[in-house]
Amino acid sequence: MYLFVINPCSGGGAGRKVWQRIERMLKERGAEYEALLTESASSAGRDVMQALSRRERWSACVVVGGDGTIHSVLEALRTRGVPLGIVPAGSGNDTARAFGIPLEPEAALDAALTGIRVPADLLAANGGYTLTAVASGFDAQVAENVNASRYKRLCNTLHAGQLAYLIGILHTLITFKPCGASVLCDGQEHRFEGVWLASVCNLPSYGGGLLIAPQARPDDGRLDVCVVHGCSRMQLLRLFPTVLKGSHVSLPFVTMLRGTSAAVHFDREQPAIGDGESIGRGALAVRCEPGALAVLAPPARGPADPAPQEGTGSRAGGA
Ligand SMILES: Nc1ncnc2c1ncn2[C@@H]1O[C@H](COP(=O)(O)OP(=O)(O)OP(=O)(O)O)[C@@H](O)[C@H]1O
Repeated sequence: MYLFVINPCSGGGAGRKVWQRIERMLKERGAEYEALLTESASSAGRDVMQALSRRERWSACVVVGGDGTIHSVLEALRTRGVPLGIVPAGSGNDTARAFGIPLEPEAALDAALTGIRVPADLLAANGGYTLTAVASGFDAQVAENVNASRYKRLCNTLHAGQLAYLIGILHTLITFKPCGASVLCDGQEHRFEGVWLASVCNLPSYGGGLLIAPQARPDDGRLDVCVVHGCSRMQLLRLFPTVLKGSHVSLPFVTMLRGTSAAVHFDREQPAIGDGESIGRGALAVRCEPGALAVLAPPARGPADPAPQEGTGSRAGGA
């Protein structure tokens, strides 16, 4: 039996349309399933936990939605030991990318029904779980600004959701004030000045393919921290295109760290997001929980790139 969790609003309404196609296919295949159309992240977590408790054995919980929808069910899946299937229907879909799950719904459904179970680490932070990355500083402020804006609603009405984020980036670039921050990685303290963002990553990308931590692997028992510090607004603007390829890691104002736990403390309180969803403000303590989740992925996943060296990363030690 499969539990499908559908966020009809994900991807600006794509979730509903994708589910209509998926449901037709499930009926054609005679698959046994229950469907849960969820209305909000908070109620979804509770409803999924209740649904999973009603039966001893579930083949999988398949999310039809984006990274935020996946975020809403992580705690329930971890607690019940149920594997995660993904039919991507969000705007970013970075979780699907990281596990080689096709973005096309029919192929993604195949992966969920016939794929292999691969172990995945989870990031425990602020009393909840995150799969892609916990970000604080500039990135989180962009998300907060966009969500609170009038232009988001306008752009969504015009089916131009990405434009809202572009406006949000420019708006935040003008208004954001970087400040000093301390990052404690596996007990070692690193001090930085003029910090724009500190992202603690489990998967290589967020924001729809931005390779913020290109070396991150979901099953290595490690988290990768990217700190951008000590650069001007113009330098930050020029950094964006390099993140598409992950080549920003060699810039002098980018420091990568790697370990099993990370605590981030900005001198001035900053917002934080996990899987693109707000997880509060203030100091962050993140711990990698190895193999806490199983994800159903296509059998032909490409070989993982060689893992980088253990311990702290490329350059550490401050601005
Ligand atoms: N299970 C859920 N059911 C309904 N709404 C949810 C659920 N989980 C999260 N949400 C809300 O729906 C919004 C959109 O969901 P989601 O993040 O999955 O899609 P997206 O933002 O289009 O894609 P992505 O996160 O991949 O960029 C979230 O930001 C959150 O506010």
